[in-house]
Amino acid sequence: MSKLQVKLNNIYQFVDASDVLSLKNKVNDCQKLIEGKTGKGSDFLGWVTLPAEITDDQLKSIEKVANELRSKSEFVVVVGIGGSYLGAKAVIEALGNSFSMLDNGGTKVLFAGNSICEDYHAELLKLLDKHTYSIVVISKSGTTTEPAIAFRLLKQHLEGKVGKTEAASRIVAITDQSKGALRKLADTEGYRTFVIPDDVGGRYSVLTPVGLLPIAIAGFDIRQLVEGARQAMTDTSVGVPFEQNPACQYAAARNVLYAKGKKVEIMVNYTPKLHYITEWWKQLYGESEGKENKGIFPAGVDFTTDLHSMGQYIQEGERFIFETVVSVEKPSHTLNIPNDPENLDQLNFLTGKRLSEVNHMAELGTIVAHNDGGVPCIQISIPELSAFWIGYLLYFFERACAISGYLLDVNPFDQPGVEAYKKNMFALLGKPGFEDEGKALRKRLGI
Ligand SMILES: O=P(O)(O)OC[C@H]1O[C@H](O)[C@H](O)[C@@H](O)[C@@H]1O
Repeated sequence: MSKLQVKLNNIYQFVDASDVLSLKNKVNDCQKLIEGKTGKGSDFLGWVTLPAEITDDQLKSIEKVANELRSKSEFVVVVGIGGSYLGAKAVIEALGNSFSMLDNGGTKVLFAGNSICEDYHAELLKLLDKHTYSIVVISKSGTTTEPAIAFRLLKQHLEGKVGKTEAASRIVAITDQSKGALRKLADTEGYRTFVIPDDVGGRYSVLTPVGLLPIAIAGFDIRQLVEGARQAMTDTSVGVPFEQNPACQYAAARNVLYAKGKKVEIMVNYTPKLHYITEWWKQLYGESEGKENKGIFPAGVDFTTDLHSMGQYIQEGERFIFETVVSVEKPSHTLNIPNDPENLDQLNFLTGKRLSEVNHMAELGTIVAHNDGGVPCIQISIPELSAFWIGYLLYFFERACAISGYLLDVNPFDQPGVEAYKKNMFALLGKPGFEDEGKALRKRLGI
């Protein structure tokens, strides 16, 4: 039967199966906190039942706007950062053709406002000079600096190009129901809007319009994505026993490893298509767990690419790491290695084999090598890279993250630490009201 599997046998050289099992009651308590909405940050548990609550009408209205923007735009620029960017980027990269940017057909989704890089944004505007485009601007708070700056640039550019009225019909805002500067702006300018529910935090928002609209614009099946998440919701719910519950297994295993001094979790993939799933996961786990001087540090590598760069460290460096290998059982294409009569590279023993077989043996060989080098490996597999299984995977990670956060006894739904850099940046830039801080900072920095 097709399912997401969590395999723990390659951590048992380092921890006992009984250590993982001993967390069963605690994990079940965390599950009750999640479903009963009685734990820390319980105002932000809207994502738990979100997949089941999305209505056909909501999906239809997302699809309608997506189709309309597609019909009149060569590009749609999605403006957002963090949770207002990574989910859509992750799904689009996972499901898309690796070279879709180079073909001529269909609307391409571009991203902006996920950095303050002057060159990136200047180059983007230059590209957009020559093409038709629309904008989806996403910010839950409606006040985040990076997307706000990018949106200023893009709004002016689009208005200059097509006029204010047409620009307003090509801009869609996704933000809070009533709060924030973006909500105000959208109401003033008459943009179409979608709402991010109050009880869904940014990093848990991929299955709201935040993720669904850009994913639909990119041409993927959001109904299948939601369907997969629904299945994951059922399979990870409080009623599913610990032993059969993949989210409970994963959460328990990583916390047992953490308690044994494995403080860094490296997410490993064997397809570059999953690179941004790792980036999305890094935000989800990093912001949810990294607080009160606690939390596993989430890192990521793409194999076999990074076996030729980070492989050395993982094999023989500091022993404070464990890996979580995410694999896809069935590739979407078939490609066999050709015979070469010269055989100069001496690889004719691979003739006729599929690339996926070589990749799989690289994966199995690496797990054993890393185990031998002192690195435990959790293994997670999904049957294929499809909208259904990506939806499943996303919900699975969200659920396991909430359980993990509660196991650590932190609030998995806030991110107070993110404010520190923002305050300093504003003070250095001379924001009114920050004069004293600015002075002190300039002195400290010697500028
Ligand atoms: O959606 P926004 O309110 O613009 O927030 C975008 C991101 O930036 C913040 O600083 C938070 O750390 C993230 O959790 C959030 O996803």
